[in-house]
Amino acid sequence: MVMPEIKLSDVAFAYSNSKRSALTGVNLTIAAGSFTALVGHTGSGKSTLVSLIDGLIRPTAGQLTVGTVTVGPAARRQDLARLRQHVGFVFQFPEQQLFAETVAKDIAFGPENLGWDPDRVAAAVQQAMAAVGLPKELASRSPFMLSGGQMRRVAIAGVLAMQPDVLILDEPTAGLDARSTAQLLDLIAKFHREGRTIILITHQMEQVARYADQVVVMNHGRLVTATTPARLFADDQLLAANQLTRPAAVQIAHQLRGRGVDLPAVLTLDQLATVLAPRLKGGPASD
Ligand SMILES: Nc1ncnc2c1ncn2[C@@H]1O[C@H](COP(=O)(O)OP(=O)(O)OP(=O)(O)O)[C@@H](O)[C@H]1O
Repeated sequence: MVMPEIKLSDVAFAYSNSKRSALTGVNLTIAAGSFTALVGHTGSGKSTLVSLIDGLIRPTAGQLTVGTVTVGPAARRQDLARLRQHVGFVFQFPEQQLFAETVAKDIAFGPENLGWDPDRVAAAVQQAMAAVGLPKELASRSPFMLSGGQMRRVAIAGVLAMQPDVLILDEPTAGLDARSTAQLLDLIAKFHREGRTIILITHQMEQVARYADQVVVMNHGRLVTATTPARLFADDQLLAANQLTRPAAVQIAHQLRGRGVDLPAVLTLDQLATVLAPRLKGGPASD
């Protein structure tokens, strides 16, 4: 399978009921297999941008290409549908869209709509449940009898079952407790390791530091920069202008670097503790 590159050229979008453009002049390339975090203040255009990539809306100007499919203002419905074959979109609070009487039926809905035969649908449902760590016994249960974290897994399995090359997740950990958050992030990292392109909308800078290889900053419908987390977190002006902050570990490392301590620009709290422990003890780290 050849994974698709995503390319936006001078893309603009205006909602029909609004005078202001939601997006203006967006140029962006998302490499196949990359992990891109999309950040920016409320209303900066993140959801609109991913809705375009998923073919839910068409650009009002410019062009968008996913793999071999290119769409512009004149795109037909079938062109948008072809885009969607590559892309899976996990909306915010996706569990609110669960509707079927069993977990298996809910997950099967997307593949059935793609016109797959029943055997292929059944196999895809099983595979998706395994991928998100849902035990087989839950297949015949009502999704509404599950925990919040499990319901979210069912919703994500419904998207995964369609086997998208590109997975977009809009604040997937919102409202989850610490344990479910960690489990879900591990799962997303696994999907990435398997070769999928991940686009993650997040307000959590820890997630950017830990997982992303590209971070796209949006502000008032414009793309400010597409850069690496290390460059973003090194740039005081860029952070301040876009109301972004460094995660705690990155902030501590940044301040220590300013005092001459040699530390990486992007690291997690665990990594920071590992680096600092031997220095604070005055000797090598012991287990
Ligand atoms: N359905 C809509 N109709 C009209 N305007 C909309 C619609 N959806 C979004 N907008 C407007 O488009 C702009 C971009 O909104 P968008 O939802 O893409 O931002 P966002 O960065 O995803 O915000 P958030 O972080 O709050 O989800 C905002 O000015 C918003 O008010």
